Amino acid sequence: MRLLSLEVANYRNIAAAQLEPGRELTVICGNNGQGKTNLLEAIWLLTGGKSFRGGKDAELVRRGETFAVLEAVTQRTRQEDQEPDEPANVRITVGTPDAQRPGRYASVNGSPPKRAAGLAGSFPAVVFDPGHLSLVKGAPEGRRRFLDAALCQLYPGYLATYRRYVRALQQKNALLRHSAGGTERPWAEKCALLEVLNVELAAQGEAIQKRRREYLALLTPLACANYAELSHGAERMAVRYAAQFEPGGLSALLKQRQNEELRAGQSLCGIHREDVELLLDDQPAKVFASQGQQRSVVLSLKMAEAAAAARITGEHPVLLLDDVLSELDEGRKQYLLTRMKEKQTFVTSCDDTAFLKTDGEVYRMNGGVLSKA
Ligand SMILES: Nc1ncnc2c1ncn2[C@@H]1O[C@H](COP(=O)(O)OP(=O)(O)OP(=O)(O)O)[C@@H](O)[C@H]1O
Repeated sequence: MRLLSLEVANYRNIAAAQLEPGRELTVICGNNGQGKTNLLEAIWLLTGGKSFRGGKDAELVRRGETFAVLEAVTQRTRQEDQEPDEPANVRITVGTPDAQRPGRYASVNGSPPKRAAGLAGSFPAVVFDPGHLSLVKGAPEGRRRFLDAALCQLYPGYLATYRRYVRALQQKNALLRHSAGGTERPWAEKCALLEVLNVELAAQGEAIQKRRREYLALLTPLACANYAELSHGAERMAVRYAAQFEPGGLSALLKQRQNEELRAGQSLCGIHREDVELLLDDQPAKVFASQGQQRSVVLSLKMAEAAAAARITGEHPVLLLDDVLSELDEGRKQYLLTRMKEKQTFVTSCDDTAFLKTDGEVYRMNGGVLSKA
């Protein structure tokens, strides 16, 4: 996947900017609060109209303006050994352009605008932003989201399976909440309903876990190898799937814990209770890793996410790395700089010294104004 050019108008603090990215590395340097992340966020919008910072429409449009426009030329190379597709012209609007309902719309090669969410899958990309450091420190939910989001991008049916699971889980929790109060439904009726919901949870939960296991089997060695190279062997990273059941075992587990769940008034087991443990030298990274080590773990996972996507789909995603070099020692910085030259990568940094000798395209962002460095 490649971004060939991007024009941005009225996006956050960027009134107008033009970017001609390098084949491999494009660096956006500048002081804090100048608009570097805003530009990466604009590129990420090509993946389906969403912000990786969760910004609402009004936040994405430059203050005082009614809408923002992004005009991009993108080009897919679906298999490494094949010719690339014809370049595509993608236009995204956010806000309320004339004669259009408010929202995020995309048009490809001049087609009538459709919801930008429809772009999903057409611009494979992986983003690292400092918020992702919570992958190490944060709750299991964030790590499950990392897995599930990657799987949604890779397998079109995964989202539907996941939604079916969540719907059944919500119904089950509502039933269990009432059953703990013990009032309105006869006991036998509640148990019968619970069994029906458990059948659905077991079917969807097994399918979800199967995908998660397969994905982790691919991702883990890639991430651990990345970490070994990034840290020059200083520590050993490991990834362990804290599964709740062995394949085929969810139905039995749900039956076994049914009475406990009825007493607790909530669901106690299933794929929504699983975790992905991240270890450094056999210790939980969450507790023992330094800031730089945590960053290294997340970066290793993110680079592995891109490589895993390339293995599964044949197409290498674009890498968007926000403020990636801070807190890393010189050896780790140098390794990352080498990796960044492998595929199309966009990186932001407050410190341009690391990039002075790079053969990539270097831009400077100052008060929302982008210029060639
Ligand atoms: N809708 C908007 N209209 C105008 N300015 C905005 C809007 N949204 C955000 N900004 C401004 O954008 C700036 C932040 O830009 P950004 O997050 O890209 O900074 P950055 O260059 O990545 O900084 P850092 O190095 O600190 O991460 C802030 O000054 C903020 O006020």
